[in-house]
Amino acid sequence: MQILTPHVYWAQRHGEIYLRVELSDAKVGRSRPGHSAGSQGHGAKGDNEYEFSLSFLEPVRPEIDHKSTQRQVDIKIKKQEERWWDRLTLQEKKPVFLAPDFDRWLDESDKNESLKGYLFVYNLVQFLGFSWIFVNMTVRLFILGQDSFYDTFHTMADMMYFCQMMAVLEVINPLLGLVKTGFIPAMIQVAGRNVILFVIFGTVEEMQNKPVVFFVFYLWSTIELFRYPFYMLACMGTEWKLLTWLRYSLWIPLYPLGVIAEAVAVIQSLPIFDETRLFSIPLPSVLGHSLSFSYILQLYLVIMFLGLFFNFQHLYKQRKRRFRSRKRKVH
Ligand SMILES: CCCCCCCCCCCCC[C@@H](O)CC(=O)SCCNC(=O)CCNC(=O)[C@H](O)C(C)(C)COP(=O)(O)OP(=O)(O)OC[C@H]1O[C@@H](n2cnc3c(N)ncnc32)[C@H](O)[C@@H]1OP(=O)(O)O
Repeated sequence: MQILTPHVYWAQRHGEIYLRVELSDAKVGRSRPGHSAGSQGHGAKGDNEYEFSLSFLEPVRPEIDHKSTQRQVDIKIKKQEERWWDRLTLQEKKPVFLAPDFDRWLDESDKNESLKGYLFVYNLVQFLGFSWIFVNMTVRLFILGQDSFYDTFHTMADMMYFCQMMAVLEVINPLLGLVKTGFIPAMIQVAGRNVILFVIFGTVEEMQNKPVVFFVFYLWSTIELFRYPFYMLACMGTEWKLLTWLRYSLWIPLYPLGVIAEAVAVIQSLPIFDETRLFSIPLPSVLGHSLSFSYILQLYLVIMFLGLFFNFQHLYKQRKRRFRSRKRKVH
């Protein structure tokens, strides 16, 4: 018996691929993603053996869910990573037997409009907040010179508190599946900044007039001037190449500098915590009086550099993915 290729229709969601194979009363043989799926059934050319094979654009999970009905075979395959694909197959030219399944078709742009509205407003508010901080700090630097270093906290803290409290949504959004960010990188980012802002600067008055506050706030706000507008454009389904490049490149110098500035702040606060005994942990009398919070902060310094390593790798991957998929689109 001749082996024929059936008509296959496809559609996708963020996490899944749907294939509809036009074969009635089919008996489906063994199939694995990326390999041939064979079956016997009644197709365009009558009762026959049918087979097709697809090399997917990105990795998929090994398990395949298929259901054969009187009219067709429905196949569901899970993507390894939940994200929208530009096309189904690795090769750019679409196989002749493959076509979009318009009954199931959804564009990425069909994502819930109200979700896009919420993300747009969130990004806009953050952009305005961080721009306010950045512009104010820059103007004060020009007018007051180095003197502006010493009262950065008193002039900027309220806005920074607001922006960083809002940033907790960046941890919640991936948890709810609203954005394609990993939960752990976002958690490292937001928790790391909030420790510095609320614990080191917020509770230790002696830290508030140190120049290190200027450097920490300046480094934090610089990247956000590009990151949030990039997200705003993404919500509108568009991008500016230069902005994309800046969003995915500026972190390379800024992230290590930011972590170094944060580490300096932690180190400067250690003797203050030793002296004031603020947040010290009471110990049983045999072990001494109390454990200074500075020990916890020394441990935190190590965690910080692990966090830097983790997020640096994450951002590097995001950068590679972004520029790789853009190159593909250009061809
Ligand atoms: C008490 C215990 C505490 C333990 C904590 C451990 C502490 C560790 C310390 C860590 C050190 C932190 C140092 C840090 O504070 C220093 C600095 O920040 S210095 C300044 C430089 N910083 C940066 O450059 C980092 C900026 N931040 C980020 O980039 C993100 O926060 C991060 C999570 C790190 C990475 O972002 P993400 O994973 O989201 O990557 P993408 O931007 O590529 O987004 C992925 C896709 O999701 C879409 N997306 C994401 N967010 C939004 C949004 N708000 N609105 C709309 N769309 C969004 C985005 O468009 C991408 O979609 P697509 O792939 O389709 O393009």
